[in-house]
Amino acid sequence: MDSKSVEDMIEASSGVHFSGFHMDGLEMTNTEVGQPTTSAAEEMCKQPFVIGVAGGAASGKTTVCDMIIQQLHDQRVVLVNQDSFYHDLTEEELTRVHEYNFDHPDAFDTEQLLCAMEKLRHGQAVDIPNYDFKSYKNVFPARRVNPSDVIILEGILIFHDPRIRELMNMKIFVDTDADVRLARRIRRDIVEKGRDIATVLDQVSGFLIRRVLLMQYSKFVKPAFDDFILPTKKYADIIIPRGGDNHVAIDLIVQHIRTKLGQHDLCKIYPNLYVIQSTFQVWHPTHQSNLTMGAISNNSCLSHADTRLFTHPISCYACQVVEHGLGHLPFTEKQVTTPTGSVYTGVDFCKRLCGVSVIRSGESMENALRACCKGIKIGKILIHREGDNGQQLIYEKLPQDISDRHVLLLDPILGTGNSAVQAISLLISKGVPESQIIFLNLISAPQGVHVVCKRFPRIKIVTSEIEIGLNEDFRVIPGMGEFGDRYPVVKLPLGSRSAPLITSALVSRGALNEVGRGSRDSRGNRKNTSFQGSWSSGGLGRNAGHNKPVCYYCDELGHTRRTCWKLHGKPQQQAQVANIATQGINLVSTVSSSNDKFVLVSADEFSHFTQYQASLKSNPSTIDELVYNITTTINQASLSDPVPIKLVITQVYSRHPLPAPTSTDPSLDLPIAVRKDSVSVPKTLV
Ligand SMILES: Nc1ncnc2c1ncn2[C@@H]1O[C@H](COP(=O)(O)OP(=O)(O)O)[C@@H](O)[C@H]1O
Ligand SMILES: Nc1ccn([C@@H]2O[C@H](COP(=O)(O)O)[C@@H](O)[C@H]2O)c(=O)n1
Repeated sequence: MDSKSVEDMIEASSGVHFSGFHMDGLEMTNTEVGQPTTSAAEEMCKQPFVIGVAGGAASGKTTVCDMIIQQLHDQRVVLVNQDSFYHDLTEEELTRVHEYNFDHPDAFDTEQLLCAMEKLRHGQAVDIPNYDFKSYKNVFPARRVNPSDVIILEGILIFHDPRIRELMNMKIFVDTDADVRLARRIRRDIVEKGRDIATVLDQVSGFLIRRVLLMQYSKFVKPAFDDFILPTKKYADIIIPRGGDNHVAIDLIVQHIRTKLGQHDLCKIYPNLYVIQSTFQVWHPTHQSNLTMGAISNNSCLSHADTRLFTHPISCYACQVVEHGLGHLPFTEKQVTTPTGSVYTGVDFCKRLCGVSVIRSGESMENALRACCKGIKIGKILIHREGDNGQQLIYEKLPQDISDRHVLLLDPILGTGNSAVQAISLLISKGVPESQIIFLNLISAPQGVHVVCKRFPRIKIVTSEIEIGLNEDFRVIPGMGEFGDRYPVVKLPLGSRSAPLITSALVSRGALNEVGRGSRDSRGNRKNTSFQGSWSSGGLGRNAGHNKPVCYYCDELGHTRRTCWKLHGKPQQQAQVANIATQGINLVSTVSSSNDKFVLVSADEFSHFTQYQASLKSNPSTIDELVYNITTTINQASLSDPVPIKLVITQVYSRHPLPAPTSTDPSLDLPIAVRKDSVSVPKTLV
């Protein structure tokens, strides 16, 4: 895959997408998607670690590279020298070789170098020219270089061209005194580069040779160093004084390379991306989600406590990510005296801090944030994700002084990156400096990482997992679908008044009318349109203002697309309960006549929710008094393959008053709703 296809993929994922929307005016390309493939995403992840080593001639670049390669003995490392890409001298230039400036950027065939580096980065072998310092020409054979885990590119002017700089994951500048460089150069040019008496000056004395070399130095080498090489020092990530003598610097560099090689490849590309190290004790979030869903679906008798237990590892992930994120905040040293009189020196996080969650899935991380930062202010952003032209920020409620705060942005899934870009852009438009935003998520697709990191190089992204990529529906694969669906127990801290949370949970299972009409594909599926939740049930959509489900397919009230007869045909063998909400049936049981999965929502549910909404207006505390008793059935033929599980919400009722939370578990939260979609549960996880 060439660089263009990578770019295309990134661009494409910014266009039509699953989890975001187009960014008019935000420099996002609204192109038709070439479907991002898994292999493309995987290939993107396999890029080698590219190190650039620049510095003046004879500063010790080659020596430093050799030491790095030696210490990285168990890695596949390849060294590419910029000298190999010198232009051949023409016959005319050869006659006046001492007037030729070998230290000017034009002396190199930069296009060829770029092409070779691109190929190596994308796993292709290349033939590197074999430059002969005696004849000033390329000689045969060329050197065949195979792709490697680490590519080191070394040369006096490798930081000069921005296109080459951009290929590098680490830039080192070897900084050696000018007089030391000159002395080494004269010695080396005579001994190593074959500038012996015969080739250089035809039978002149050694004294004259040195004079010629000094003339070349003062005429070309030194001015070129001052004009072209030294100015590129500012691009270096690391400056090594004394070159190969600086063992401490080289040890640190090797250590860093080893760490980066052990990390996800995207971390090599983006220094602002942090993938938290796996402890091997917590499950992968995707598996955990499957397990959670499977457990709940399999066992209709799961108690509230069981449900909390099963969802706990997801919260664990969120806590880990939050804790890691907090580590990026500025802090001050603080000393406390313990009751035993000893003094403990710790750190105090910056006071000006807030969370912002992207409704609805981001809310699942709020508890983790609250657990780590008691009393933290949390703002909300509600985004309507639509494929074609529906980019909408539906709702935002942010602390007024947010521009003075460091912001922890919460959204568990980074897919295409478009929602994240929208959310981050909003924060920036509110005056939050980019460098004060830390984006916390649990699962990221490489495409989203590229989009966000490229656009906002100064924010920090902390994630617990980078997945393979996006599927044709722009969902993260393997991932866990829509996080809000797969994290079935939406937690609501006791005492909180999180109206959007409960509302959006109900929206998600079709209990509320949905807002926004996405375009449909040929099968009548909504295309690239997703909905993250709604603050209000009324006023936003065409069929808004009522509390009945709306079918995406036919736009009729009272049923959803999953049970739409116009779409699926009328089932023959069972009583239809699709329009239950309007028929006033109290308890609903469902049987699926096809492989499709659906959840029907009872009239009770609707009336209950209507009541809830009404009561919310008059008495916000009602939220805490809702408990939904959810039972589930499972219909699975065999466990050998992932199987769809049918979730059926059979009854919804409220209980007054709530059971009190136990003092040992202050995070005892209320299950609010289960969403309609089925999930696949691999056998091993059931
Ligand atoms: N730390 C050092 N001490 C002594 N000689 C050195 C040192 N580093 C490099 N050299 C010598 O200086 C010359 C140039 O070093 P080299 O690593 O080839 O520099 P560059 O690649 O920057 O041109 C070589 O002859 C090398 O042996
Ligand atoms: N035919 C040539 C080509 C280049 N040079 C000099 O080599 C220096 C670069 O080599 P490093 O190993 O130091 O990177 C550069 O200063 C050129 O002037 C040369 O002498 N003859």
